[in-house]
Amino acid sequence: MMDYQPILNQIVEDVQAIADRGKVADYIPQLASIDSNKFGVSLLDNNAKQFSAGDAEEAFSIQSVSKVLLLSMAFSIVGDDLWQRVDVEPSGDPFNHLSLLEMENGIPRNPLINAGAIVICDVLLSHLKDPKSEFLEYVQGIADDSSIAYDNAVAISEKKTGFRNYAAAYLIKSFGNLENEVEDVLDFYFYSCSISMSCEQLVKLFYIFVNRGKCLKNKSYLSLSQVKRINAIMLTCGFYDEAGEFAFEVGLPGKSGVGGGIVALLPNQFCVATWSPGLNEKGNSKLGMLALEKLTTKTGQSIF
Ligand SMILES: NC(=O)CC[C@H](N)C(=O)O
Repeated sequence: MMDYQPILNQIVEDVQAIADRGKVADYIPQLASIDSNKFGVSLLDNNAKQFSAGDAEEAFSIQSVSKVLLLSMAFSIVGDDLWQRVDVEPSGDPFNHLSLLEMENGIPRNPLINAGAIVICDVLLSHLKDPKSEFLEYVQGIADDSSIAYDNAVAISEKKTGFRNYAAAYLIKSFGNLENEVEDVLDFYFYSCSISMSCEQLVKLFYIFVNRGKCLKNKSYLSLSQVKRINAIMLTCGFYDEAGEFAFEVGLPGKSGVGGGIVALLPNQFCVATWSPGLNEKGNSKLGMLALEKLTTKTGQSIF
């Protein structure tokens, strides 16, 4: 059994010494004031042993990380029919890019870019009575933690400024790939992005992708085949136009968000989350990527 604690301690020490921490996302006004000196990391292994260092207990806005959870809920409800509405190819483009959507008739490249997650929200809206509360309960249930919550201020802040997401949603609607009203779909989308939790909570949630679809309490949320597919999508599409770079540097499936969180995992072995609010020019956490590269290099553990 590997003792990850000294490795995580060393990683925190190393990254805290780096002066260039990237730039905090400020296009969502509520996120602009987050302290870029924060850094947290938590790892949960396959014996359910948890290791943490730095600001691992502090909650942050998970933003696009929630796209994986939207996907897993929708996939478990509608199954393979989902792939008629959204593709599974990397976009090679920024998360809020629009031109591919126009060229490909409103079928988003994958569920982990904004356009794809908007379509997934539409699917959930068509299948759930009260999507906002049912999605939150789904997330709380997997993590076995009812303290996980939406951050209203972040959701409202983004609703006022999320012009590109409105553009994407209307474009998708014009191609007939949204069943519900744009306002309703985006309200749900913005709330899903606003979910706030810590690195320690995040790894418990993503444990289902390590543990063949089962949470820490052994309840099953996804089939083994569904886990395989979602992990594949995380590997190829989890970091927008930097998915190749993340696979190259880190070698794990994972997902980032503009709140500075990254979660990554090695199937059957461990799940790890980092939080460092400063982003690189592709919108991924600068020090989070660096920390995860150090982890997989030091331990020699990656999917490759
Ligand atoms: N990459 C992200 O985390 C983007 C999520 C953000 N809520 C947006 O829609 O722009």
